[in-house]
Amino acid sequence: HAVKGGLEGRGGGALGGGQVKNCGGVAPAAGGACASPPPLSRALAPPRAGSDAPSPPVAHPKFGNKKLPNAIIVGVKKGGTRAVLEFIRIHPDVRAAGTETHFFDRHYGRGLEWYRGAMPRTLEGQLTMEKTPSYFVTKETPRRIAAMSRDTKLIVVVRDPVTRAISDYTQTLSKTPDLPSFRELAFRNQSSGPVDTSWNAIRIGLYALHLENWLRYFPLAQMHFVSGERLIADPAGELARVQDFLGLKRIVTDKHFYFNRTKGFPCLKKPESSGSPRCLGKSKGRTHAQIDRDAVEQLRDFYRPFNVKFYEMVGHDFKWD
Ligand SMILES: Nc1ncnc2c1ncn2[C@@H]1O[C@H](COP(=O)(O)OS(=O)(=O)O)[C@@H](OP(=O)(O)O)[C@H]1O
Repeated sequence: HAVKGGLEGRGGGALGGGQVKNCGGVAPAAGGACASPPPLSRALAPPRAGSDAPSPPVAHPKFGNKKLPNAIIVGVKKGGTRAVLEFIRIHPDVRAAGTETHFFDRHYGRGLEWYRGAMPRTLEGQLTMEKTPSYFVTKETPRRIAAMSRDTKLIVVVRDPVTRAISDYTQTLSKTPDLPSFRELAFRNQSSGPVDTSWNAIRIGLYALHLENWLRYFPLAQMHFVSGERLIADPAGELARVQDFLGLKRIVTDKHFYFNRTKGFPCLKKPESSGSPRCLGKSKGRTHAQIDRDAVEQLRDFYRPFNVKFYEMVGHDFKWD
């Protein structure tokens, strides 16, 4: 997932407006008053919205400690993982790594200290988070996360697997214009045969199969499933559930969102302190490639039993039919 403009690709900085709950690792002065730390709002100010230029490096105040994540958004690719991370990190008790670390799938050999180094500094009581959407479908990841900590909370943003596959294809097409057609990739035997489950865009949507692997290492209660569809229709509602799951006070609410009619998606309102309203980058909420109705119907039929199994496993009907 290339780092793009908009809200993506920021350093580990939380959004402005967070409350400093203690002296930020700085010893309180006599009488218990905190020595004044560098102004957080300035040090952690987000880049200006709409700018595609890479954010200038943010000089992080050297207080707080880097910790391994308490919670990880593990998937799914194109589910809405960036939106969940950007929305939850408004919470003053959450700090998140801005870029996908790919530690558990690509860089595991670098060791846990490398991983810790990729995390933002946190103050006492703040949660550390990251998101790497490929984790959900990587066989080794659940075992590796469990080896780090069995207490890690796991968030999975799921979306109708047919729409997800088309979104995934649209992304690849944007980088590889001479890509074969969706139909050619999705079906075997010159497009007339069965669904080709070896194509990643198809395989990722077999949520029930991937989940089985996670349940060998984590109880279901430690996993939270966000509906990618509800996330667009009612971001505050989905974020309320995410905050409950993380044991956080419900601070991110409908007051933080507005529907941007130009983008056609919810965006973040201007924070009280400073800045401008912010939408996700251009690669989020793209117009999808046109796929013929037959192919879509065939895929719907193909995924139906896997979806039903997934609903049973998680105890929630995502209504993808
Ligand atoms: N508020 C808001 N703004 C923009 N986009 C939003 C939002 N909420 C959810 N989404 C959906 O997020 C989809 C991209 O998912 P991911 O961030 O998981 O993609 S990635 O795997 O990191 O590439 C992206 O997929 P596409 O619509 O196919 O581009 C969006 O549908």
